[in-house]
Amino acid sequence: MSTRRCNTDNTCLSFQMAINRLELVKVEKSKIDERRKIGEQDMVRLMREKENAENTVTNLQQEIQVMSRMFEEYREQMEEKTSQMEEHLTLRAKEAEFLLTQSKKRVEEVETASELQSQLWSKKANTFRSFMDNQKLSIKDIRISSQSIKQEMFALQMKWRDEISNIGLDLKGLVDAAENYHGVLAENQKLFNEVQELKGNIRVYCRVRPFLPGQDGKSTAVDYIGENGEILISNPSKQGKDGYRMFKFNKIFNTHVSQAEVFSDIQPLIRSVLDGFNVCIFAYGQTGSGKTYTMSGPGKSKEDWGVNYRALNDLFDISLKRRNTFSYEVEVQMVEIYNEQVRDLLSNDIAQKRLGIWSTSQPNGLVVPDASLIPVKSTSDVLDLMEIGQANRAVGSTALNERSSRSHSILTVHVRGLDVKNGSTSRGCLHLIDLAGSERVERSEATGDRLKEAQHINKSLSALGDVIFALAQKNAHVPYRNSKLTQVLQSSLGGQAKTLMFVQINPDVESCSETISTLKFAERVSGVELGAARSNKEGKDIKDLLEQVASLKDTISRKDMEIEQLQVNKVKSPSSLTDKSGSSLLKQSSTASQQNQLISGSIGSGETEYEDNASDDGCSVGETEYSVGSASESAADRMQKGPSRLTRFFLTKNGQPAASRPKPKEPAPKTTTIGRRNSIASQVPTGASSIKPPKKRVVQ
Ligand SMILES: Nc1ncnc2c1ncn2[C@@H]1O[C@H](COP(=O)(O)OP(=O)(O)OP(=O)(O)O)[C@@H](O)[C@H]1O
Repeated sequence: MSTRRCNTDNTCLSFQMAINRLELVKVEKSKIDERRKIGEQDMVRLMREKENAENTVTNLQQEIQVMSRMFEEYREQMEEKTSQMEEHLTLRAKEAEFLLTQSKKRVEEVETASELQSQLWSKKANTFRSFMDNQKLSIKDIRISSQSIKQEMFALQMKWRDEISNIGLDLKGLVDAAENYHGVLAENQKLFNEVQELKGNIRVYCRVRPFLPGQDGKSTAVDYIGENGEILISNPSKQGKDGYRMFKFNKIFNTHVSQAEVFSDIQPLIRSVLDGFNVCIFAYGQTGSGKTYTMSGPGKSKEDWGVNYRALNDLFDISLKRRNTFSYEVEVQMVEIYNEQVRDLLSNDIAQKRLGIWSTSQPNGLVVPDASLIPVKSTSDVLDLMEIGQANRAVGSTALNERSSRSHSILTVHVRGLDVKNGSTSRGCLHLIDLAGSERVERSEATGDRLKEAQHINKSLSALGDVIFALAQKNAHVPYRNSKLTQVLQSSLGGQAKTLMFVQINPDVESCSETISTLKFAERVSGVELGAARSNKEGKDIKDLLEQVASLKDTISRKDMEIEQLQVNKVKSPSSLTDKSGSSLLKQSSTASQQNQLISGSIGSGETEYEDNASDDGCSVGETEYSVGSASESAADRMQKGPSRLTRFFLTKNGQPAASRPKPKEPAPKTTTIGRRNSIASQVPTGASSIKPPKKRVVQ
């Protein structure tokens, strides 16, 4: 049993050991399985990697193939290029060789040429050397001859110096003579002016209008203007000597002369108005020749001002400077003569009556006493008044001028001066006249009203010519009465006034014949001697004496009036209506009146006559307060209506107007003038702008 037990134990142990070994094998087997699995996985992975590696190898092989192909191509190209380069280089080498040969040849040539050149230069140097030797010899000769010339020149210089000093002496003599000549000439001119002043010659200044814009192509008739007032006019329609005409006046203003320069030449004349002289300046010339330009100016700016504005401005300036010694009163009248009627340009009464003219001026210097007399205190007053006057002027257009003045305009400036220290007085009067154009009727192409105007203008200008002619001839009778213009100008042309005429000319050769006739007229005017101008100055004593004389004459006139009144009364009584012979007592009355006139006529030769403003159709009677009465009027009526010849005598004596007039004979128009004047004048002092221009009158 124990052995069996022991065997069983051994078997059990070996079984146990086999189980253990089995267990171990199992573990080993699982481990081997695991390892096998891992090996399989590795196998799969390796297989993949192998595949990848094979792919990479294949790719690489392909790339190697491509690269080797490219390399092959590149190598072939390079080989080709190399062969080309070789060819090119061979060519270049050949060229270089050729050039080298060429340049070698050239060098040889240059060497030959330079050799020739140097030979030439050496030849030239030899020639130049020989030339220089020759020159040196010539210079030597020249030096010798210049020395002799110098000596000759010196001798000549000495001779010339003597001669020049002789000429200098002669020249000095000539210069002295010339200086003396100028002095003598100036002296002559001065003496001539003095003689003219004494003779009272009418001064004539000629002004040439420039061509207007748009007239550039025109040719001028003015050939030459001298320094001493000569002007040469050429007339192309005439041949030779007849084609030229020379005129001489006191002064010629060429086209470029300014308004200020023109005025500066007449300034002294205008200033003499303040010293009691009467001055008359008128502009004459064909239509469009610049009369209005000279007298009034083309515009309102100060540079444009014509003689009118400048004259008044100057008068105010001087009166201001003299205010400590003199007191001046300035009054202005402006009238026009249109179709032989005198019109007041400063009146605001459009339907104004015709104005009368005193053939010699009244004591207060008024030629047209009815015209408005406006006191002015400053240039601006004047500017406004003239604007009114210009606006009232009759203008129209003609073929020769777009805005032609159809009337003669007369601006009169009255200046009364009082010497505040000694009481003496002066009275000066300045007439500034812009005449209407002196055109030929056919050239102005005038018809209808314009023709009538032109005829009146020409008639009055020819009357002016007749007066001038009579004065120049010193005729006993001067036909002043033939026109209103000559009546107004009578005291300036025939009195003791200083008179100046601007003769205006148009340079256009087409106006040549008008220019020549204008200048001929002016030539006659310059020959007129008026006698020395006299100043209207009165000392205080003379003034008092004149007043006494005036009052005595007034008494006489009153007595005469009484006598005449008595005679009238006699005539009125029925018993004495007719005398035995049956002649009218009215006739007696008029005879008495004539006697009075004879008395008065014998007392004073310088009596003043009053001209009515009758037109040729005789419609003036009673139109002005001064009209000479008609034959049917009684002497008494005439006495009451206006001054008789006797009363008028009191107004002047020997051409010298009395300073004061008897009260009852104070001319009625003066009152009317003042009345009318007030209507405008009352507005003047407050400011020129307050003057209202009356309605403009333009002649159609
Ligand atoms: N010196 C001048 N310088 C420049 N222009 C001038 C001059 N003189 C005249 N004129 C011009 O010539 C033209 C005619 O001048 P203006 O009207 O003064 O002539 P007029 O002689 O007064 O003519 P009318 O007799 O028809 O009135 C105007 O246009 C004016 O401006």
